[in-house]
Amino acid sequence: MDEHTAPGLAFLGPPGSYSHQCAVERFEDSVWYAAQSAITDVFHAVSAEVPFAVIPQENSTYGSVVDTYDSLRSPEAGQSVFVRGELTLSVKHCLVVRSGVKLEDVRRVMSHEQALGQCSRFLSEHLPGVTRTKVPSTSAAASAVLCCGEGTDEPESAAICSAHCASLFDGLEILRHDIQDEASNTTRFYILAKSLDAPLPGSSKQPRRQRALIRVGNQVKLQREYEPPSTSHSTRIITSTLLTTFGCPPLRIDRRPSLNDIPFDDVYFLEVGDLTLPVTAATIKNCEEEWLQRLQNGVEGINAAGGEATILGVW
Ligand SMILES: O=C(O)C(=O)C[C@]1(C(=O)O)C=C[C@@H](O)C=C1
Repeated sequence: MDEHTAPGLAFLGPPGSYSHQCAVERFEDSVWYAAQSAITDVFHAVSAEVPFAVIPQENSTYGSVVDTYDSLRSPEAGQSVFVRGELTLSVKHCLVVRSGVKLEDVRRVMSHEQALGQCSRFLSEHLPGVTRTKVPSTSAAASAVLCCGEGTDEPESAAICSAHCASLFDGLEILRHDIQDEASNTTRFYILAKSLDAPLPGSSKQPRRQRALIRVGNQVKLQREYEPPSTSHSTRIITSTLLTTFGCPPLRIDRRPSLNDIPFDDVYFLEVGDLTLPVTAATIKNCEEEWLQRLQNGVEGINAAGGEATILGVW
């Protein structure tokens, strides 16, 4: 699909990254794909021209994707960029080199920091002492490997990426398959959109609106002296009210330093969801409305208690 006939979708490029693979599996040719060079750029690419994006949120082995939570801290999150869905992808990594290069020749391994983390056992056992270099994506690593080694100023390098990614570049060879530490290695992605209720292209199946992502921090006007983290204001709000505010326990909680320039002041990201909502067509609408009202009430309750809560997404 081209830019004139379909909406754009931003992803972490170049093509061949896991983000790209995951987006293509879900959206096929219902969108045109806008490659970005960093996760924060993917987030900020969401606009009238590119109304959708896919960003990695968490990996089952290595945990939260820091750049994604850093983007979710920004003022655009919950104002002009919203989480509108989730996707999961089974992630099987390969060790990839220029054709003909042997394992013992490799002096450096390049990949996205998540992929390096997900393969740390393999790297310690098979490439001990070899430099691990973070690059913006697994596909950027695959492409960079071609410019390393003999005849260049760069040490002989390997990349960690998918087998599909390796097949997209001429001159690459897979040295090892399945090098991830856990066989079940899976990454969860968020689908981003320009509004809380934007219909998603590519499938008649729309998100059920059973889950929400809420960011909770301190009101900026509560600027104050440094307090030890255990008693900071947002920590108190979290522990005293938040766990019950939405009428159901959070499904997950993540935390990043706030942008308030107060040491150890944090923002929390709560995924809440009522997975018990009935699914019959007749009841769906009422339940969704009641659930959205509960979310709104919860947010207002937190704000009244001195916090600053924003709904970042519903799906
Ligand atoms: O580098 C890529 O291929 C990405 O799409 C990024 C990313 C991530 O940030 O977690 C996505 C899936 C894998 O967990 C490894 C890397």
